Amino acid sequence: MQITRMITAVDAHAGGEPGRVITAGLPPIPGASVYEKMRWLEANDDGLRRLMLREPRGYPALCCNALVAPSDPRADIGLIIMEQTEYPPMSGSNTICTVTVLLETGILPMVEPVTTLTLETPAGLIAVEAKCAGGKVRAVRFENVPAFALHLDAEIDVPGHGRARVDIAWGGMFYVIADAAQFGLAITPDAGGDLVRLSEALRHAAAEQLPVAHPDNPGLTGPTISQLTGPPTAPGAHGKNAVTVSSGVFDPARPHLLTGVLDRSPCGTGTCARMAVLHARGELGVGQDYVHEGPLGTTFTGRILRETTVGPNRAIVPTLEGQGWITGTANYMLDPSDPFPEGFTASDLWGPSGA
Ligand SMILES: O=C(O)[C@H]1NCC[C@@H]1O
Repeated sequence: MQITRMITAVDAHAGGEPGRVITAGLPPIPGASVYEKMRWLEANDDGLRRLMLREPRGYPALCCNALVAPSDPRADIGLIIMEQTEYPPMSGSNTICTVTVLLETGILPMVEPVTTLTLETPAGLIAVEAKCAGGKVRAVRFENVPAFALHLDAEIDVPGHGRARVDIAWGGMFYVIADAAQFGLAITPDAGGDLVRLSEALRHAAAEQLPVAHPDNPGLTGPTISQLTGPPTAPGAHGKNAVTVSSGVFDPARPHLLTGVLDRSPCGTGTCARMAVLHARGELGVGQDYVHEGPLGTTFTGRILRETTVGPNRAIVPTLEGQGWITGTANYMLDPSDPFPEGFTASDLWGPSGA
């Protein structure tokens, strides 16, 4: 056996969304902050993301997380999130998976009944409280970066779907959010293909017609991800959503091709963006829980901790709580003669290549 690269990872899921956590095998990554480290990785070693997420080591729904040295002395560890077409500045399901792996494998010490720790993500510092019992993480709650809405009830043209009413909001990523009912769709387990095709067309149209950037960091732009909303079906839930994570390149000339996958979880950053929209409309107040259901019927619980501002925008500081489960561990290897040193995508599962 010959090995060019060996990466040790622990796989986990949160609310169904897979998050692979790289625990060993990365060289030190330069940068004065985790944001800079993420940009360095993107510019200099994007092959790592491709190697871990694409076939034959990955699959379209997979997300991956790299643990790095933090730059901020207040942080215990740094986290760079990698998805199929981007490096999200923050991610709820990936935070829950990462904290579960950090504590259940002993990378960071678990303190029962509550472990507190701080992650440095590209979006900023994230304070975490993990409820732990019997060596297991029972719940992960984190205080997210401030969330805010930049557009409410804006109208855009979505080729193939007509005029659409959308919101654009930040919850750690920039979301285009739309009520699925206006397209005659419901968020049901068997509607996955239709939800993904619509979401990709919506995201593509919104990125062209309503481009946005974060007031504190113009390098964070969007919308890069879409969320369809609908009435809840799970007991105790206040809302339901289907987020689509892009896995390929959407081609408006071939909108029938699947170029994304449903977030299997209720989506943490999407829930925070949705709460910012509801708060801006006066429909969700400080201290109120927002139980958000995903396409599989699993839930995350959000809450508005306090109000704040981001640039000129009214914003909220949300918390998000969910649970993660470890599913396996593996050493991923790259043989120097492997014809696919960055993995590959095939159009049957991934849509057109090029992401
Ligand atoms: O929970 C979240 O925030 C995410 N899940 C996959 C896509 C987003 O990063």
